[in-house]
Amino acid sequence: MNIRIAIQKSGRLNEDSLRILKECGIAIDNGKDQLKATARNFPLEVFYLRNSDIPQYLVDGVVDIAIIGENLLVEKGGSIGVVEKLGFSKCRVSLAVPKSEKYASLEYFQGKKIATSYPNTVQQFFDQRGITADLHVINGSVEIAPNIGLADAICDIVSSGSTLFKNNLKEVEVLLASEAVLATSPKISAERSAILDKLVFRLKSVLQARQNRYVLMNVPNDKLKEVTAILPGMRSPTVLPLAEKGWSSVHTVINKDTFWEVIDELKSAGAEGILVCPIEKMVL
Ligand SMILES: Nc1ncnc2c1ncn2[C@@H]1O[C@H](COP(=O)(O)OP(=O)(O)OP(=O)(O)O)[C@@H](O)[C@H]1O
Ligand SMILES: O=P(O)(O)OC[C@H]1O[C@H](OP(=O)(O)OP(=O)(O)O)[C@H](O)[C@@H]1O
Ligand SMILES: [Mg+2]
Repeated sequence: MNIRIAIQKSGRLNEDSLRILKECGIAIDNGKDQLKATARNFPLEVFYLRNSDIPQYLVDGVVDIAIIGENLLVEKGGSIGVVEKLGFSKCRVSLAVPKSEKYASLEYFQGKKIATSYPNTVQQFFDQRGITADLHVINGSVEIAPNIGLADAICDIVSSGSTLFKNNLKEVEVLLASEAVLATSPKISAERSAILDKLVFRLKSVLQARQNRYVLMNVPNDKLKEVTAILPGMRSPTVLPLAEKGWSSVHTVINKDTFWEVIDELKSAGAEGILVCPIEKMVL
């Protein structure tokens, strides 16, 4: 019995999806034109599919799980579950208007024509706020619409904002934040759920590891108290004596986002020779 996972065949999610499965220790032969592959060392079958088709495959139970952008799940709605946020392909779905427009509030959109690939998301956002707009659905290059007179405004994915900038648009409302997630079919069987649990366990240890760094440093013994008070660590730091008398080696784990601030504090408190190493897996 295999669990069936859908990943994007080509596009933004493809590479990172394969990478995270690989980091979970799952070996997949992925020939370029293959539509299906079986993992060599885990009960997993990979289906390479069009991004926009994946939600329906999940709903129908043709696949058990998928790696997909949250934004697409919101748009397609329904019964698909999310078991884990994966931390990549971060973006937002936003409304944007021509740069030259004066924008004060949502009222701006009343009666306006809006081009979007996410009509349900926009419709729901407006319905909840009492705005009636005319939605025009297009599947790509949405940002060009106002420039060619197809619409007054747009709603699309924004990440760096450079596509908006190039098209003389400005972001005025954020509807939702999105990242890649591991999604589940409502029809997944108990037997396959048990395999999913094993996969999620591995994913969590990979995601934790990505978020943290293993840090080693040398500290004079009379500064140990001060230094260890700064360290967050999983429990408490490991302190080992160095061959040189009066010195210790201190080991700990630090979140990569708070890392630089902590390093500065550690240096001022007397830590020296600070080494920072990546962590491959982290099981809590
Ligand atoms: N500029 C971006 N930055 C970060 N993430 C993005 C960006 N654009 C899209 N994404 C995320 O990646 C997912 C896949 O995007 P991609 O452009 O590869 O496919 P698509 O154009 O949305 O869909 P399809 O494969 O159906 O044409 C999106 O659903 C979204 O979650
Ligand atoms: O804010 P930015 O960093 O500029 O990213 C946003 C752009 O990225 C996506 O397009 P993509 O490149 O995936 O092209 P597509 O329209 O063909 O999907 C999205 O549809 C936006 O157009
Ligand atoms: Mg795209």
